[in-house]
Amino acid sequence: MSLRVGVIGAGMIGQEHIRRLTTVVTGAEVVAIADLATDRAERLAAATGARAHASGTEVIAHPDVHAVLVTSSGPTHADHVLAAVAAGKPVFCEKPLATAATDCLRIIQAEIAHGRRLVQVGFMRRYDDGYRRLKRLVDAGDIGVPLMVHCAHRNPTVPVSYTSEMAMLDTAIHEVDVLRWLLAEEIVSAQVLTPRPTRRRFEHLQDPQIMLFETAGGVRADVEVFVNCQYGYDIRCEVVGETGAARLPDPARPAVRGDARDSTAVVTDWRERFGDAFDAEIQAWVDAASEGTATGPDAWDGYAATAVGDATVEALKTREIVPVDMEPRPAFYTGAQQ
Ligand SMILES: NC(=O)C1=CN([C@@H]2O[C@H](COP(=O)(O)OP(=O)(O)OC[C@H]3O[C@@H](n4cnc5c(N)ncnc54)[C@H](O)[C@@H]3O)[C@@H](O)[C@H]2O)C=CC1
Ligand SMILES: O=C1[C@@H](O)[C@H](O)[C@@H](O)[C@H](O)[C@H]1O
Repeated sequence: MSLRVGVIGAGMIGQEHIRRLTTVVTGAEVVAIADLATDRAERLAAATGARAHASGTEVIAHPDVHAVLVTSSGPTHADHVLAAVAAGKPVFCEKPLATAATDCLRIIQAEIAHGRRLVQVGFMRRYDDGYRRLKRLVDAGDIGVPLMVHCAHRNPTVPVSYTSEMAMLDTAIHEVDVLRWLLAEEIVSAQVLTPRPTRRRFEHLQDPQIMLFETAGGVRADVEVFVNCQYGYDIRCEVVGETGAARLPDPARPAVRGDARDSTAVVTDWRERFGDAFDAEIQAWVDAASEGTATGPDAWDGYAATAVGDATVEALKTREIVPVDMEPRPAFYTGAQQ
């Protein structure tokens, strides 16, 4: 029997995941959709054969829903995830797991009380082929012990609603997860440097930013976030070790020769860049949820990313090096990770 999924939040990525669940991954069907914009939920429900619901609470409680996918706005995630865990239903939550670290801890406590993993957090880069190759190489010791990591996260542009804090909370949260996963170490402090802002920005926005992180083992990482770079969606990561350096490959695109030039296209959109990773991530979720459990990035990863995010936002305000305030990791979350 296929996994009957209820989706909460049918905005940009919610619609992407509904399409993915309906036409790409196997073993699942979308049976319920809720969105604050009820007309949107109704339109999508009609198009997919699902039911439209007035609220996420209704979706989670419905006996026909086996598992829940949360793609509503960040501040609403914690309540939906807590309700899903209370109902004993596997739940996929887009990043962030919650906007407050205390809410992430409540989710962790609820999941531990349940006794089995139910929560997967949407850090899809762990399913990207390039990042997975990079991790295998680092884990195999091919570049020796890692010492430094250089990352960049560039978006062509962002809407006026984007704030300077979102450079961390919305954007660099992916690099924070990647760093913790690649290095298998927690981040212990954050600092933010603010270069001359681009003139192609909104007045309120500090863009670009350079975030500096230190891990428990002394690895230093710099993350450039530049969300109005104009030219494309450019994700970079290079790990430098004691005996070598390894770089995330760019997406494969043909080299084109013409007009006395040799050029390669740069992708312009995160959906294009990480499409395959999203497909693999949601397939892995469906497979695990069908067994009544979860896989991949867990609630602890969601908590750690939010805790580092809080320190980084504080560092942006104060320009100081800010220690990350993190609880000890419960034994429940020390198993092998994707
Ligand atoms: N993994 C990734 O690369 C990406 C992750 N995201 C994450 O996905 C989440 C959603 O982002 P977008 O789709 O871009 O936002 P969006 O604003 O396009 O969609 C959010 C939807 O949730 C609905 N909503 C809000 N509160 C709700 C509630 N209480 N109950 C039901 N529906 C509710 C809104 O009406 C809206 O339709 C965010 O947390 C964002 O950070 C977004 C884009 C990429
Ligand atoms: O999660 C995402 C967006 O919310 C965010 O705004 C973008 O900067 C990221 O590249 C994308 O992956």
